[in-house]
Amino acid sequence: MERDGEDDVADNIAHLTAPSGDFEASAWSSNMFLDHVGEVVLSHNSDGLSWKLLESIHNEGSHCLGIKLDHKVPDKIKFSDLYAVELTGYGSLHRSSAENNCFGKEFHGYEMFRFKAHGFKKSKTQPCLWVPATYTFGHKDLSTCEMWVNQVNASLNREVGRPKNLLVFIHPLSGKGNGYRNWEMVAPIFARAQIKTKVIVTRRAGHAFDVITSITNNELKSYDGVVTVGGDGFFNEILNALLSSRYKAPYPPTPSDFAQSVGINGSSVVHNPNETVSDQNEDDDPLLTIPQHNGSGSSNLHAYHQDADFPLPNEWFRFGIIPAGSTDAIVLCTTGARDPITSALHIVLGKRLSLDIAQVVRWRATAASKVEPCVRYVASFAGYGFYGDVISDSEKRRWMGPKRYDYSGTKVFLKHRSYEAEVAYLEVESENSTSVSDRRLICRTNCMICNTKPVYTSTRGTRPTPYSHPEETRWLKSKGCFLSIGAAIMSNRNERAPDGLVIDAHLSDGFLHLIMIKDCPRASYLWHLTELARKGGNPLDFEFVEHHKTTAFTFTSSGNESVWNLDGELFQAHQLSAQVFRGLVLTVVPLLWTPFMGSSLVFMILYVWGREFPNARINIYGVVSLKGFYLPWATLALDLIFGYPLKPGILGIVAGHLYYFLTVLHPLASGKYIFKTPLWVHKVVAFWGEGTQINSPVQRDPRAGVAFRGRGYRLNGNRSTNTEQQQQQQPRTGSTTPQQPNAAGGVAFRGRSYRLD
Ligand SMILES: Nc1ncnc2c1ncn2[C@@H]1O[C@H](COP(=O)(O)OP(=O)(O)OP(=O)(O)O)[C@@H](O)[C@H]1O
Repeated sequence: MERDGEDDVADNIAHLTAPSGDFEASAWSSNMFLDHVGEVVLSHNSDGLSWKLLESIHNEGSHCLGIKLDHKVPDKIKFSDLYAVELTGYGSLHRSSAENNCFGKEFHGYEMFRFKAHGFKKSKTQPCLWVPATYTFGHKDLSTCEMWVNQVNASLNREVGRPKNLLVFIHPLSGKGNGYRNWEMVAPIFARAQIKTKVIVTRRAGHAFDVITSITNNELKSYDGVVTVGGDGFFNEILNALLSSRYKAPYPPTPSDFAQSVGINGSSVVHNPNETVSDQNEDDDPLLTIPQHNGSGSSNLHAYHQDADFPLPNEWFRFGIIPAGSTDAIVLCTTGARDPITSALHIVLGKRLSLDIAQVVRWRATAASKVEPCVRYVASFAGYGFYGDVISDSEKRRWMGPKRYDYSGTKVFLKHRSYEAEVAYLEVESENSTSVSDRRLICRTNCMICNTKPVYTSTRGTRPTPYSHPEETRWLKSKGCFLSIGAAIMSNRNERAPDGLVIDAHLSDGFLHLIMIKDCPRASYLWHLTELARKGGNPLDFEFVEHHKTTAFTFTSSGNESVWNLDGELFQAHQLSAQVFRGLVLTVVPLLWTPFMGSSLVFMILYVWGREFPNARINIYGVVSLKGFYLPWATLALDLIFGYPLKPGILGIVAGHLYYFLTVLHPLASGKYIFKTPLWVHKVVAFWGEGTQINSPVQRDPRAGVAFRGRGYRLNGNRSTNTEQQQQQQPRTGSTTPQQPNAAGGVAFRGRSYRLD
């Protein structure tokens, strides 16, 4: 198709057409203009929009000086990935920059009516990170744009599970004090998606708790979910507000001696939210206190629990988190990226996933010898000893921001306190028989374990119940002096622990991981913490670490007491019992990790370099001196010594050898070079004027430092070497010290050129 100006374009896009040829059959389509791409046939399919360049339909692609132009833009988007479509009025649209360059003149744009489709794309470097993507389409006829907007809107309305009305709580002082700023960053996404938001900025700890517990059920039902803009502790406050006031659930099972000691009748006891009011009033939890709400000294707690049988949140109500905290472990374990925009996109697109929630109950007798349970819900982690002491100390240093954890962590580590306690946990037979490979499965999108593992009495989608314990389950006990006791409900990945405490913990399998660290020398504990902070580390692989996968446990302390840390909130308890509810709440979805094989790439480069410069002398850390040929193997040995996984290194060496074989050894032996640069690359390079063409009449500067010069000499059979060149080609790496090559060594391709001759 000839491109000769605006009139031509206007004519092209004036018609609603059905595209010919083998272009995907579609419900309907029309010729439109896509900003920064060109004229396209836009089609409305059953699952989304797709478009194809007019040139590619009629002329098999747009060409410039005989070179096919590659328009590197997506050509479709699913409705499930679109969150809004809107008319944006009359304005200009542009051709692709490649075409502008090709035609040698700058097009000033076409004026027409426009509409925008808002979706997202995954970041190329970090697939968990979602980036907003907007496609602007134009047409000279307003009614055509309106029709498209209406149709796409109708399709978006058919997408199920998208929220329409959300209650948003902002903790303005969370983390580095970015709560409000993060909300301002994402608010336009919610506005564009036409989601109504009621925003409440908290003024104190417990403010959000009060709002949720005092809200009527009817009002709560009008929301599709609650979004918190803050950290894990803030999320925990809201989770507790909703569950502890409205969720009627059985208390955790306990061994008979524990039940006797606290004066309860085993697992038959049911938590009735109405009964916990008095206990919460005397709660000594410094963060989640129930303050005097209305200034008059009388609490509005009487407004709680109007309907303890409030429909369970997991059927329709969801929790969203826009990260703004200090650690944001829950966000990192669910969306996989600590990024407000990614979380907002997950929320508006209605992505969701079930989360296990642990119920933790503190038992204590009142002055009148009446047993009073105090219930808390935990989404990510409950920890005692070291974990509690760190949070307790760091709370006094909130002004330091996230750095407070490093300071308090070091301080608590140096104190090295251990605590006497007895822990009883349920042995789960089915888990003991799980194969080792099954245990190492990491929880991802559509996780096999979370989706399929049977949950004894409960089924997914119905009311979650705690694990129903088969007859043969036993209580196992562990008593002693512990540096820490932790119950991980999810892996708890965060910036300080890249793999989390338990790398293979699942978000919705109905289990928690009990990790008990017995008193041990400081150096051993430091080693455990170092492993925790290291990617690929094995923090649980120590003699003094006990790790059990279970569904319920009890805890009784004796002697000196620490404090519990529940999702970063303090909780004082001498005796407590806990259990997991499988998939109790819905939150935003999912993480999909694509490993970036950085270390394999480094090994591949090292291997190829080692083959090219086999005799170059390398000095590792100034201690070991070896030849370049052995460098990848020496690096692999170092990985082995330092406990890093060997697989990426071996993979890199294999890839490096394949590359070397196909680009050097095989061409030399057979004369065939299958990795030859295709002609079109030469054309493109010539077109953009980059680089030097091998068939160029321009003479190369013989003194210039040109990469891969060695190979040219080799193929010509030229044996001459240039000392200056060799020096330029010596590698410089951080930990290795290059040395002067000797006259015979460090010369690339010398051996091969002899062979050719
Ligand atoms: N306006 C407020 N002023 C002071 N504290 C607040 C306010 N709003 C909420 N809080 C309390 O602050 C506590 C900590 O909040 P949050 O978890 O957001 O921050 P963080 O501790 O910095 O982050 P993380 O939990 O990810 O480490 C919560 O318990 C919450 O109840």
